Parts: sequence; structure tokens; C-alpha cells
Amino acid sequence: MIEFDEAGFSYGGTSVLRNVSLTLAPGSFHFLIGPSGVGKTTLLRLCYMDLVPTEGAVRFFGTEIAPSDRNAVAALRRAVGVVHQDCQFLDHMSVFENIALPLRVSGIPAAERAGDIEALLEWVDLGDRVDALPPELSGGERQRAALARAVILSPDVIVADEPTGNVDWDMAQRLLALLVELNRMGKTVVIATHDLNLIRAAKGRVAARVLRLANGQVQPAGADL
Ligand SMILES: Nc1ncnc2c1ncn2[C@@H]1O[C@H](COP(=O)(O)OP(=O)(O)OP(=O)(O)O)[C@@H](O)[C@H]1O
Repeated sequence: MIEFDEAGFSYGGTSVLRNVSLTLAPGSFHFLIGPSGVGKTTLLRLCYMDLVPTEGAVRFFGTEIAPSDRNAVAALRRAVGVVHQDCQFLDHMSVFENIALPLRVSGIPAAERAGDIEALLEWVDLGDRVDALPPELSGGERQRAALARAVILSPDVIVADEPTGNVDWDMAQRLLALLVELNRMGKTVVIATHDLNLIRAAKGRVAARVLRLANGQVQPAGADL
């Protein structure tokens, strides 16, 4: 589904990823680990064409999409839901309106899908926070709202960058449960995390692969976790 073929990425002259070959198969569940600054966010951004590789290729559904092909890039962005590290809400808009934003960007009137948005907010246990503004939310509520927004367009793939970074352990487990539920619905899930306990908690619940990023390269990990 998403295939890295000897892909590399450099910011200006600074190489961050080198010779990464990796397949994120449909319905797979991956954790991406590695120290701060190693390139986890960079690799995730390549998964939704927020960045394009400076070497090699990243193919989506078997195709290498040209950045100039706006329709194909837009379709890809609908197929990949993203939970950003800092959530990236518009603070003057309500939780409901923030979750409706991807619909608006895709030309779908939110009014047509109000029931879906409300159902999604119930799913993440934010049914009573529909009208709240993002600055009024707790860390865990923000992360759950970000997850709801990531899946409003029914993407095939969910990419989550430190989705449990600012929450306590109970909330981290609730978020993990939601991501596992999405995976059981057939969605591919990729999570960048520093939290090895989260990976341990996932064991037995989902057949997760753990990828370790080091020196610009991806290596399988797992035995030592
Ligand atoms: N826009 C940018 N321009 C230049 N360098 C960047 C840019 N974004 C990231 N970098 C650098 O690329 C490297 C990898 O950053 P990246 O954010 O991908 O790491 P990370 O593993 O996600 O880190 P963290 O765990 O702290 O979020 C870092 O050295 C970072 O400083």
C-alpha cells in the first residue's frame, strides 16, 4: 500500500533518511521508534506526501505520485489520515468544526455529515465536548479529537505522530485501544512513539511490527522490547 523503495530524505544538505526500503501492507500495524531527532516525523511526512523523497521513491497503492499531480495528491491525502504531534487545531473553531475541516477541504458540506461527526465524537468519548474550543480541552481530549479528525474521511491508513505524547498512562491505553479498533476494521496504522510501554501494551492485542530508526535507516526491532 505504501512502499519505500531505497528512499532517502535530506533537508537542504542535511541527510536524515537514507536507503529506506519498507512496505506498509494493507491492514498492518507498525510502531516507529528511535531517539528524538532521528527522523520519525520525517518518515511519517513521506507517508502522506507532505514531503517527497530526495532519493529513491515512495509508492502509494503501487504508483509513484508526481507532486505536480494535484488530483492524485489530494486523493492520497484523503486516503491517509494524520494525527499530528501537536494536533494542529484551529483554536477559534469548535471541536465539531475542527473535525469537519477535512470534509470542507474535500468539498463535502459538513451539514451532510453532521451525524457522522457526532458519532465519531461519541466514539472517542467527546460527545459532550462538541462545542468546546480546542484551548479548553485537556491533553487527552485533544489527542482524541485529533484522532477523530484523522478518520473523518474514512482513510485506509492512519499515521499518528506521538499520539500519546502528552497524556497519562490510562489515556495512552484508551488511545491505543482506539487505534487497535481502527486496525481491526482493516486500516493500516503507523505510530511514531517514544513510549516502549505502549508497544508492550499492544502485544497480544495486535500483530504489530516495530521499526527502529537509527542513523537514517530503518531496522526491525522487537526481541528486546
Ligand atoms: N523543516 C526542517 N528543516 C530542516 N531540518 C529539519 C526540519 N524538520 C526536521 N529537521 C531535522 O531533521 C531531523 C529529524 O527530525 P524529525 O522531526 O523527523 O525527528 P523525530 O525523530 O521525529 O524527532 P522527535 O522524536 O523529537 O519528534 C532533526 O535533526 C531535525 O532537526
